[in-house]
Amino acid sequence: MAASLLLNRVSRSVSLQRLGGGALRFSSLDAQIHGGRISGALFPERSLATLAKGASCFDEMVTANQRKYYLLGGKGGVGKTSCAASLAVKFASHGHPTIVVSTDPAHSLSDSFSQDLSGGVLKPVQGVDSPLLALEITPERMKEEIKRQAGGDKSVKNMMDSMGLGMFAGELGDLNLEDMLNAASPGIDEIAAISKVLQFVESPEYSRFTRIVFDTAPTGHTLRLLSLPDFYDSSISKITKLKKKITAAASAFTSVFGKKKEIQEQGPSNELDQLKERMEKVRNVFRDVDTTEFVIVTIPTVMAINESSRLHASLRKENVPVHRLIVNQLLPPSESDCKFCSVRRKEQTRVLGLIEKDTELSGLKMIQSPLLDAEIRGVPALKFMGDLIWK
Ligand SMILES: Nc1ncnc2c1ncn2[C@@H]1O[C@H](COP(=O)(O)OP(=O)(O)OP(=O)(O)O)[C@@H](O)[C@H]1O
Repeated sequence: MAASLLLNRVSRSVSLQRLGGGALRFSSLDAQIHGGRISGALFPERSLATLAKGASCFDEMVTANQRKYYLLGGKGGVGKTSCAASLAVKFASHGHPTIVVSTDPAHSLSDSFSQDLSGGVLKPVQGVDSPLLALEITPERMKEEIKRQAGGDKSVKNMMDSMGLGMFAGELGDLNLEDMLNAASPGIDEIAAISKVLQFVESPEYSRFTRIVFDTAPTGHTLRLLSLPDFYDSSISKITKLKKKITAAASAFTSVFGKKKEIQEQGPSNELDQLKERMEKVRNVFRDVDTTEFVIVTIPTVMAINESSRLHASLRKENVPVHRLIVNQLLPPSESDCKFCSVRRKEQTRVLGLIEKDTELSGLKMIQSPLLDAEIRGVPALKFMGDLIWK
């Protein structure tokens, strides 16, 4: 008999059970799944076994106590947030104090957890055993922080003075910090994300969190985020060299004309060197095979697969470790199929074949995640999805 699954909402509690008795029972608290039925057509009994296909080797991900970073990314709308949130819940359920961070300006962590996690600060996720904190990074909050660090001063010149760059600021004296931050907007999300990574790496207050999961923005943004530390690193190096040249020229001028030396030689601990050091730290975190992994999330369509393939090529070029590919929203096989489903399923099977032949993707561990017929919202639903994907 074809078994079916029910997502029932019973007085603010959800229970998922296999009709006719069975092991797959899931009951909990406060999910926002609305009485959706996962039909026999999509989930015949045979297909429950198929859901286990493509194990993620979660054991590898959960065993070490040392801090690990997981970045989940891919094309828009493929299920990055759902996969990232379900992974964070799974880590927390296994006893890891975990932080899940959204670096996507169009945040959906709050929607995914069905809790208010907005505001740009770490907020505890309710309904999880171990500490799980969530953060939706907001550029607005980041701009406020920069302004505060600049001492509330509105002028770019004073800010640059305070960074030891006053000598370059002559032309910028009239520029307003607000204008500059607004002009930098396309990159400010990534800068905000990097500054958070730094806080997690450096600050003792976060040291007990052993898993940090990033729900990243669609591909373009994410690649910019990963390459930004390098970009800064090289820019800072250029500025430092330039500064040294100017200092040397100024001392030569002083020794010839005996004028008061106006530009002081900066020691190795100046702000620029510190900034460079911190950028190196972020860059190293993104590339450290022992601590970091980028998980590509995709769906079984040719367009998504092509983009995933390009994403993997770029990540490889950046030396960012990638081992796993989640193919989300797969229709499980069925015995009784409508025409529409059988056409879609055939196409999905063809696309899975393309992944196996794709030179970029074929070497990755493929995790198949089924299309559910209810939206994945709330901790119980995320636990359910997590148990299908992360095992
Ligand atoms: N396997 C699945 N079965 C059913 N619905 C799913 C599945 N995966 C994701 N969804 C739903 O698809 C929608 C988009 O998912 P999600 O927000 O996780 O994607 P995303 O890639 O993070 O999107 P964006 O790029 O817009 O941030 C959500 O409504 C989510 O509940």
